[in-house]
Amino acid sequence: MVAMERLIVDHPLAAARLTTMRDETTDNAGFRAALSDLTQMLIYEALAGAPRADVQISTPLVPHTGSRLAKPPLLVPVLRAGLGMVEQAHAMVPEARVGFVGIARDEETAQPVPYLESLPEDLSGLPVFVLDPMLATGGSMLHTIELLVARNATDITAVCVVAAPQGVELLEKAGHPCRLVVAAIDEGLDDANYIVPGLGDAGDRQFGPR
Ligand SMILES: O=P(O)(O)OC[C@H]1O[C@H](OP(=O)(O)OP(=O)(O)O)[C@H](O)[C@@H]1O
Ligand SMILES: O=c1cc[nH]c(=O)[nH]1
Ligand SMILES: [Mg+2]
Repeated sequence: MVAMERLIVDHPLAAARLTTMRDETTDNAGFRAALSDLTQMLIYEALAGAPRADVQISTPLVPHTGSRLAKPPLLVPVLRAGLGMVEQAHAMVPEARVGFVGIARDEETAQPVPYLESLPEDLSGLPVFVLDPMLATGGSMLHTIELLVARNATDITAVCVVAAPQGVELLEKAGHPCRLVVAAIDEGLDDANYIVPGLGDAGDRQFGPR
């Protein structure tokens, strides 16, 4: 098994926003604000090594060769919880295209139940950033990655806030062309497959219970 590339964004500002998100006294608005701020940091780090293309411009003084992203990623929020990441990610990469996947975990079995898929047909040559704050059992992320691979994606980044070791291992074993950018890898899962210490249900904490 080849180890999946993983980048843990352990910056003091990221840790502070993550703590706000973990805190049970943070209300929905505070949770959304902290998620938005943290998304900015995760996307910034996720694009640190991205290829650049030259752009010829003129400053007010002289001609100048500047740069832009050579391949802006397709952003794919996983509804609902990933919706809280897409606006900030799009602000960071305004030229990005956006696709959508909707998945709700079955509360009893923790199996992913997909209900929406709106993606470009062919993802050949296009980097894809999947946005979902939570990687728990990994079932929802693996389902999303399989949708992308079926459309010829070969460069996938899972951008998450908190991951459980079980979810990381599931992605690793699946062996798809995927890397993980995450603010923290937590201790594990409880009996209901919630991440511990985690932050609860990231969808409910933004939008209220389903
Ligand atoms: O790794 P897994 O075990 O699959 O769990 C992670 C999934 O659970 C959450 O979504 P949820 O199903 O609660 O839907 P929601 O975003 O609508 O609340 C989360 O946003 C992930 O998509
Ligand atoms: O801890 C968890 C696990 C799955 N989904 C969440 O929103 N939180
Ligand atoms: Mg939820």
